[in-house]
Formats: sequence, C-alpha cells, structure tokens
Amino acid sequence: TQSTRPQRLLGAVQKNATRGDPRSVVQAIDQFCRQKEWAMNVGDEKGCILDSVVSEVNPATVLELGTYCGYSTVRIASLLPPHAKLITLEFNPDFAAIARQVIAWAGLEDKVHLVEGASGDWIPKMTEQFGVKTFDLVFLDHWKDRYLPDTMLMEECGLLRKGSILLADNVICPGTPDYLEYVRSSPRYESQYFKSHLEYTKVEDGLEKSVFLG
Ligand SMILES: O=C(NC/C=C/[C@H]1O[C@@H](n2cnc3cncnc32)[C@H](O)[C@@H]1O)c1cc([N+](=O)[O-])cc(O)c1O
Ligand SMILES: [Mg+2]
Repeated sequence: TQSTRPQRLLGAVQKNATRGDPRSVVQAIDQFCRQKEWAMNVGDEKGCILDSVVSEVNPATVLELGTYCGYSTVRIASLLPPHAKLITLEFNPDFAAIARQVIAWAGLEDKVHLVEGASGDWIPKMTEQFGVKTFDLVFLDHWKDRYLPDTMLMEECGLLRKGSILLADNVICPGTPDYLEYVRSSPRYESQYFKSHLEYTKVEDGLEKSVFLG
C-alpha cells in the first residue's frame, strides 16, 4: 500500500537524523521538505523566530495546538528548561502516531505530553487532567479558523495569565484574519508581527506574538 507523506517524513528522520539529537531531527525534516516533499511544518525561517520567542519566554508550561508531525514540538521542547512541560494537541490519530515517533527519535518524550484529541474538547480539561493552572506560552498552528475560538476558550477557562504569550503561525498565509483582528484590536493584548516567509517558499507569511495583559 502507498505510504503517506508523514510516514515518508518520519522515514527521512530515521534515516538522516541522530537519535537523541533534536537539532539533527529538525535539520532532517527541513532537508526532506526542501528537497523531496513540501510539508506544513513551521520550517527553518519561521522556526528561528519561534526559537527566539521560546528562549526569551523560558516557559515552564507550553501548549501547542496542532502537532502534525512534531516538527515545532521538537524545536520548542529542545529549548525548554528542566521540569518544563509541553502539552501538544493533535486530533488526527495517524499524524499523532508519526509525531510520537519523531519526538521519541529526538529523545524528548519526557518533556512532551502529546494528547490525541480536539482542542475544543481538551482546553477546558487542561487543569483537571494535567494540573496546569496557566500557560506561559501557547503556539497556535492548527486549523486557521480555530485560532480565535480556541483563544477565547483559553481566556474563559482562565488558562491565560498577565504576561502569557500567544505565538500564532500563518497569520498571512493561509491567513487567520478574524484572529489577527481580535488580538490587534483587543485592549487585552499587546501584539507584534514578525514578518517572514511561508515554510520552504518565497511567499510572505509571518508569526504574530500577542501578550495577554490580563
Ligand atoms: O493548514 C495548515 N495547518 C493546519 C494544521 C493542522 C494540524 O493540526 C491538527 N488540528 C487541526 N485542528 C485541531 C484541533 N485540535 C487538535 N488538532 C487539530 C490537524 O490534524 C493537523 O495535524 C497550514 C497550511 C499551510 N499552507 O501553506 O497551506 C501552511 C502552514 O504552516 C499550516 O500550518
Ligand atoms: Mg503552520
């Protein structure tokens, strides 16, 4: 039977990356996506912006919405301080299965909790299931029409505190107009746009960093 693109991406990691070396896993995926098949990872250019925000925030608790193959999960988890926790939500079981193996190859299983399920169902359960009070950093990279409803849900569930950072991928391409309008016009957020390019292309895209003001 035909393999899927995520399966071929995992194969490239197992072939070209060193077990336990997150940077080599990231490099293997970027090489696969540049040379073989494009895939919707945040990529190396926007990935550097993601890295700098993670390093600056130095978060103890991180929520990622939309694991896909685990590329950004590995980038974020590799920068976390000891005892920090990254919870990543993925509702497609096939993608979740690939992501678990990519995260394991990077040797980051202890820092990552991959939850198979939908953000809308799991955001309200974060505190009771994982003992998380608030998130220091949230990386939004799932369906673009879910960014706004899930952000409002996180506010309602009290998962954001004064200073929590939301970092959103693809605010230009494919675009998240309703989310962008909300975080840029709401008095409860201080927003900043980091101009970049759509992964592995010359098309404009960027990340929006929004600080929740409480
Ligand atoms: O569409 C894009 N991303 C959607 C990502 C979706 C991923 O998040 C999961 N998901 C969705 N809602 C979910 C709710 N709960 C849990 N997982 C969820 C999906 O199963 C998928 O693994 C995209 C597209 C382009 N592009 O150029 O076309 C570029 C990008 O960088 C992108 O991120
Ligand atoms: Mg994306």
